Amino acid sequence: MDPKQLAGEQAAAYVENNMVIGLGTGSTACWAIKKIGERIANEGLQLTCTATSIQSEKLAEQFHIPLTDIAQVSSIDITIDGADEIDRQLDMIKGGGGALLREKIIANITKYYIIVADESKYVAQLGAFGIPVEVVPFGWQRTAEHLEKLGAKPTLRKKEQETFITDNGNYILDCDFGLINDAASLETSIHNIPGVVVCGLFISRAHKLILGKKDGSTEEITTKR
Ligand SMILES: O=C[C@H](O)[C@H](O)[C@H](O)COP(=O)(O)O
Repeated sequence: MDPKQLAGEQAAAYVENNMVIGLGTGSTACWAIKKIGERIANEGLQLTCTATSIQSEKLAEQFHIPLTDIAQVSSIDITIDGADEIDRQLDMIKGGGGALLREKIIANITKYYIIVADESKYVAQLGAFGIPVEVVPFGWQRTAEHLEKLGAKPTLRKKEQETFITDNGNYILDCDFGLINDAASLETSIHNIPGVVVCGLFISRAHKLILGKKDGSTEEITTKR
């Protein structure tokens, strides 16, 4: 079985009746969404679900998962989401799919945050992936200069040769900072730049990582927060 599917489906087993659930984004979290849909259909689970992207909203609708707008949800029991890189402390880089802002808003109100990934995402040190930074379109070139002063090589994200636009109408600067030594202070420094909406560093947020492996096994790594 696909390691992403293994991890995603295993995470869906943590969902219990009457919970409020955050639905993540990406090619791994989608397996959790599908499985949650199956569990609703087969077990009659009553859930309140809210999604981290338009893409995940569409997927949830496809699997007949009822959705509640974030405006009505002040606390989430469990969110299941993916990561682009995750280290031994379960600090992460996210945003490869451009969903980082909604993902961080949802992570911020989540009591138990489960990350699902294949083993290639589990790294000793964050940074090789680069850090996606969502910026407002106004003066994005000036925001990019500030990121350069912090040590980044920023690249404006494109999709099919057009500027990539996030679900929130913003741009993404993919920032190569090299390998990162102090991710928490870098996150703060990036967030202090005017024009930055959010960056893809997710520090001290995840509670559990479920890794799917090529040999068909899974590993759960848990940390106390
Ligand atoms: O913006 C996208 C999200 O942060 C994804 O969760 C992340 O990019 C991982 O996606 P995938 O499971 O497709 O590698």
